[in-house]
Amino acid sequence: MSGERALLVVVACALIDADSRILLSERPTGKALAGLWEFPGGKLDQGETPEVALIRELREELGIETQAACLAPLTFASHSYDGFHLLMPLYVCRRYQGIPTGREGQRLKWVRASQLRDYPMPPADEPLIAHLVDLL
Ligand SMILES: Nc1nc2c([nH]c(=O)n2[C@H]2C[C@H](O)[C@@H](COP(=O)(O)OP(=O)(O)OP(=O)(O)O)O2)c(=O)[nH]1
Repeated sequence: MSGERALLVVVACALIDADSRILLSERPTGKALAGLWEFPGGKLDQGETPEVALIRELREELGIETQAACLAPLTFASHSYDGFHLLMPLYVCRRYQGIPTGREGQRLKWVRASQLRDYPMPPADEPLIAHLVDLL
């Protein structure tokens, strides 16, 4: 029964540039969902708030700095995968310092909201696209 699956909270970010494009990050070979394009982010460490976790993940994955006041909640994903149920708040961030680079070797792409469907994404992300199209 899906109700028995563990709930996994992953926090994610639609980073937006001055041209209203969104940053996608490719999941590396060897990981679950490899090759799919996702929003930067990750799991919460023990004791972290979603905002603190997201600021840390953006630093680790992209080498950029931001702060909680620059993270605006947009929507969330709720999706059952084999073995766990993903609950993923999606924040929008337009203000950050630094130039995003794939600090973990991952490929990055700046993509217009209307072109998000051209990039294969994890199934949980599918319903998020319409929210970004509306926003941008
Ligand atoms: N960061 C992120 N994760 C997503 C998205 N969509 C989606 O289904 N996920 C899933 C994939 C993973 O199961 C989980 C993210 O966990 P993660 O990136 O911290 O962990 P991971 O699978 O890379 O594994 P690891 O860090 O434990 O090695 O959330 C998304 O847009 N962004």
